[in-house]
Amino acid sequence: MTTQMISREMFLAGKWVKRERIIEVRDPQDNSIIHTVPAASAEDMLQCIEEAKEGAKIAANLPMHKRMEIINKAANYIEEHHEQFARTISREGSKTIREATKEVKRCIQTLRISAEETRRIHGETIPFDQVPEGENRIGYYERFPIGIIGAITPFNDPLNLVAHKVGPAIASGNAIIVKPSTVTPLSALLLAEAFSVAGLPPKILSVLTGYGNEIGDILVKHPAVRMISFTGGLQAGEEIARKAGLKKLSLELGSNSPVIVLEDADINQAVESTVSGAFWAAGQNCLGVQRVYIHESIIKAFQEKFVARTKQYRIGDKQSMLTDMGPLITEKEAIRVEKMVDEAIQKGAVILTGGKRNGAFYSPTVLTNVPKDCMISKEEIFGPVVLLYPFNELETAIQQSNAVDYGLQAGIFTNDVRKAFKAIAKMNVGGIMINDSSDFRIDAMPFGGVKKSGLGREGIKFAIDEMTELKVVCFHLAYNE
Ligand SMILES: NC(=O)c1ccc[n+]([C@@H]2O[C@H](COP(=O)([O-])OP(=O)(O)OC[C@H]3O[C@@H](n4cnc5c(N)ncnc54)[C@H](O)[C@@H]3O)[C@@H](O)[C@H]2O)c1
Ligand SMILES: O=C[C@H](O)CS(=O)(=O)O
Repeated sequence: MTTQMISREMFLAGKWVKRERIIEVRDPQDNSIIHTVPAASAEDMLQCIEEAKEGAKIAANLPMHKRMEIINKAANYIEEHHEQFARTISREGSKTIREATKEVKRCIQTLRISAEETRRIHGETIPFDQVPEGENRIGYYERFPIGIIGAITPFNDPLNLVAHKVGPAIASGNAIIVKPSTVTPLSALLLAEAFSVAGLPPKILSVLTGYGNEIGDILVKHPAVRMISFTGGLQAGEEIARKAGLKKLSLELGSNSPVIVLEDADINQAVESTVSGAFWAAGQNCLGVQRVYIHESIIKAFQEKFVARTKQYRIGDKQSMLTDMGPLITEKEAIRVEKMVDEAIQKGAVILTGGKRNGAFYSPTVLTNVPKDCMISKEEIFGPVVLLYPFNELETAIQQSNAVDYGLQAGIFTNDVRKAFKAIAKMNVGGIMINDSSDFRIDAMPFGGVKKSGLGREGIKFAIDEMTELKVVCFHLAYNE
């Protein structure tokens, strides 16, 4: 153990606990050990679920104004400690300090919106006498919490994507057990600290650190856990769907996002947006721009500007404000990306820039002439690689954009409103951005995809809808005429 290494506890039903078995949390930049966290056991998860049964009752009885107050206090805590939160995100994950700082700001927004949406959790009256059988009846439907939510989260946005589950869960009166990414658990523990300081009653929130196929599995299968809110890769998502049984599922999975650039686009705007969208978080971004379809009449100009802008990217120390892109989360992931690029090159792809690996670092890479049967064309890269394709007809670009098993978000650059609406109608995705890349999101909008990009929607209000059930109430009033 290095001297600066501190062992963290995990947050089990409102208590901070240590365990003998630990997991080393490493900085991908130099593989140094930052902290250790407990490797929770099956018994820990089972105990946590038992405590959450009580927590669910406490949460459901927490008045809305109290929930709003606690969520806002947690946001205040993060605001007061934003540098610590940003440094933690940047140390344990791939993000530069600039990218991490933005994630902290988004997390604060996510929680503020969660507090605001709390007051909007209500039902509506039902006009029962719209049919003869409904005469002399009055009533409504209301929303109520489902009980215990299991949340399993990925490595790439280790704070905000946890907040996207914890905020709505507390807003809607549920208990929630978070199993954060094994490799980036520290930010989730800091979020638990924020809620603990904010006065969240014990047993409502737990953050158990450990391995997905161990404690995550128990969370997924346990009958008392009434919803699994999962964000992560397709393989794990499909496995969770198979194992979960009869419970609510929210699956935010992978993508292979396309962007179409039409002949009338503002090329400089399109280049800036797609370069940023391709290389944010070293491409480890579910909304990352992976394929760009450029009209053949402007592809030479676009390509020159795109490559020139990519070459300006400063790769290096995540903690420097000058750095544009950090490492991938592990050297193993960088090697996976390298192999996908190598396969494409062997099949005829051309590298315009990049293609170099140094440990966990992989240079921002631009490919053309990539055959459609390459892994890198069909699957999710989840790395700093982008593919450029020419096209002549918009219809063709739309068909090619849709020709993968994913459909999270897309982008199209054009000033022709009719062509924009044609793309809106025909692109099979959960979100389409006009004159932005696929990598545009505000935390209040509905978020999720079709096909193998997932099931359901997050985006606070939409997560709250999925974390609650409806109850109809009907009074039969036999009026005395
Ligand atoms: N759609 C979205 O909102 C979104 C956002 C971020 C990341 N992602 C996706 O996440 C992936 C990258 O993140 P990752 O590498 O952390 O994903 P991952 O699937 O490897 O792991 C995600 C989480 O699931 C846990 N897990 C893994 N296997 C499990 C199992 N069998 N049972 C229970 N839990 C299990 C892991 O411990 C981790 O906490 C990419 O595919 C990316 O597209 C999607
Ligand atoms: O990686 C996927 C994230 O959900 C995208 S964002 O960081 O929330 O915009």
